Amino acid sequence: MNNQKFSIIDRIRSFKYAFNGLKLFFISDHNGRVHLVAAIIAIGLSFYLNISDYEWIAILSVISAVFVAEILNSAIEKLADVVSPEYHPKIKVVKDLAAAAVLVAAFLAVAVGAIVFIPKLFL
Ligand SMILES: Nc1ncnc2c1ncn2[C@@H]1O[C@H](COP(=O)(O)OP(=O)(O)OP(=O)(O)O)[C@@H](O)[C@H]1O
Repeated sequence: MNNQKFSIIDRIRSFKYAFNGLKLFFISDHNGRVHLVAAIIAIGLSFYLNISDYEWIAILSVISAVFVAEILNSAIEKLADVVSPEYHPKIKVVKDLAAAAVLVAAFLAVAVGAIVFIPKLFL
């Protein structure tokens, strides 16, 4: 167990590191920017279509799920590139699994988006 004393300064510093991670994700990660654009479009459409509170919860939840999956995927990829810059079959499995997490979250987001938006747009 860590016996370090609680420090508000250390907590604030942790937030700073986390926000720095977020900045890196949106600035240097191409997928991060693609997801950001998709999220802005979904949120804009949600305002335009005046969706209900529960629909907002669903839309914001799936947007967060995609970001969380993509950020973790990105972190795993970067770690894997340091651990094994050369091809390694186990790194392939690790990276493919991390990518699969993004895919699952993205499928869920598309399904929820379709359920919420299609009836309002076309039916
Ligand atoms: N060192 C490695 N060893 C084995 N397979 C790898 C290695 N690096 C990449 N791969 C394979 O290539 C795929 C793509 O890897 P990469 O790191 O380029 O991810 P990416 O999804 O293209 O990332 P990004 O587009 O964010 O750069 C991985 O899912 C994996 O199958």
